[in-house]
Amino acid sequence: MQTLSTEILTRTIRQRPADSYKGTYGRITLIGGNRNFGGAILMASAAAVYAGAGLVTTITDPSNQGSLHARLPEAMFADFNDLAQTQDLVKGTDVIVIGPGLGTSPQSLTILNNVFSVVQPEQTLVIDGSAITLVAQHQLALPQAHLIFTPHQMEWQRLSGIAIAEQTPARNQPVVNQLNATVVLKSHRTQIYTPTAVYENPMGTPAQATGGMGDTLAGMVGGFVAQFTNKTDAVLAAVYSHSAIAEELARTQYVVLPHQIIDVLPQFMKEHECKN
Ligand SMILES: NC(=O)C1=CN([C@@H]2O[C@H](COP(=O)(O)OP(=O)(O)OC[C@H]3O[C@@H](n4cnc5c(N)ncnc54)[C@H](OP(=O)(O)O)[C@@H]3O)[C@@H](O)[C@H]2O)[C@@H](O)CC1
Ligand SMILES: Nc1ncnc2c1ncn2[C@@H]1O[C@H](COP(=O)(O)OP(=O)(O)O)[C@@H](O)[C@H]1O
Ligand SMILES: [Mg+2]
Repeated sequence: MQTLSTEILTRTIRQRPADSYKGTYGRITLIGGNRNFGGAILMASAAAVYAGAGLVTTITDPSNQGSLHARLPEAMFADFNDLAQTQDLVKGTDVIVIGPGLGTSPQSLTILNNVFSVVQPEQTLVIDGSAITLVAQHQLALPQAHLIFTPHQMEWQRLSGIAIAEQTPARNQPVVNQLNATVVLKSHRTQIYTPTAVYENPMGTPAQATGGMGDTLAGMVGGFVAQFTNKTDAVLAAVYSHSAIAEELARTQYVVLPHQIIDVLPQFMKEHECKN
């Protein structure tokens, strides 16, 4: 088990080349947010925009369009009930984040299956929240892609079949290998599993224990993998940044809200970018 440090940030967050444009920093599409959980996909989308992803599209319930654009005019919108348009948008993106606030209804399952049917091997697919629960409940076949799961412990129990109390590296690793994925197993000390190594995030605070904190992380992971070349390092840097920012804010705050992490993310990334 390797313990992460600030070194992962300077290794990953590169200075932006002058000769670049929005396409250089990745196209990302986020899918989720039913009528009840609009905030989840909004936070994930905002995290991706503030992390610096070049072009962000949010595919969600139409009832969320107004609030999305009021909070985040940088994001494009599409209706997640329009399956044909969703297919076209997913085909044209580098990174897909699916699950924050998606829900687990038959409609949610249809949306998830529709996305899985068009994902391509060169794309990165971040599977979070309700999408993990749906994969587990319906034993869905996973598409060929660079897969990243971001479960909390109960979602990992559903997906892996390993009870929370038994989620040790020795038990988790074979399931990770079978999934052929990166797994960000979230807890008060988040562990990141790849097929070749396990990392522990030493940062994080109970001030983070509030709804939407994981939705925000999913968007940050998507935003980092959209921009940075080494995908594993990008995931590690996103996890570390999320908790390090929270620790900083928690020095003077009893609770840290997800949108506060999002708001300071650009400054934090500037402080830690690689200077050469
Ligand atoms: N503003 C919004 O729109 C928000 C929308 N959201 C969206 O809601 C959807 C459902 O996601 P979810 O995580 O809220 O519910 P679910 O998957 O049923 O898991 C909860 C169950 O697991 C258990 N549990 C055990 N250990 C745990 C652990 N370490 N961490 C967490 N839970 C743990 C827990 O135990 P209990 O607390 O009951 O003891 C409970 O039985 C998802 O799409 C998400 O994106 C939320 O993000 C909130 C803000
Ligand atoms: N006590 C804690 N210490 C450190 N981090 C925490 C703590 N409680 C929650 N977190 C972090 O908050 C996030 C919670 O994710 P998740 O349960 O998916 O939230 P949500 O789905 O409500 O957005 C994870 O990144 C987790 O590591
Ligand atoms: Mg979650």
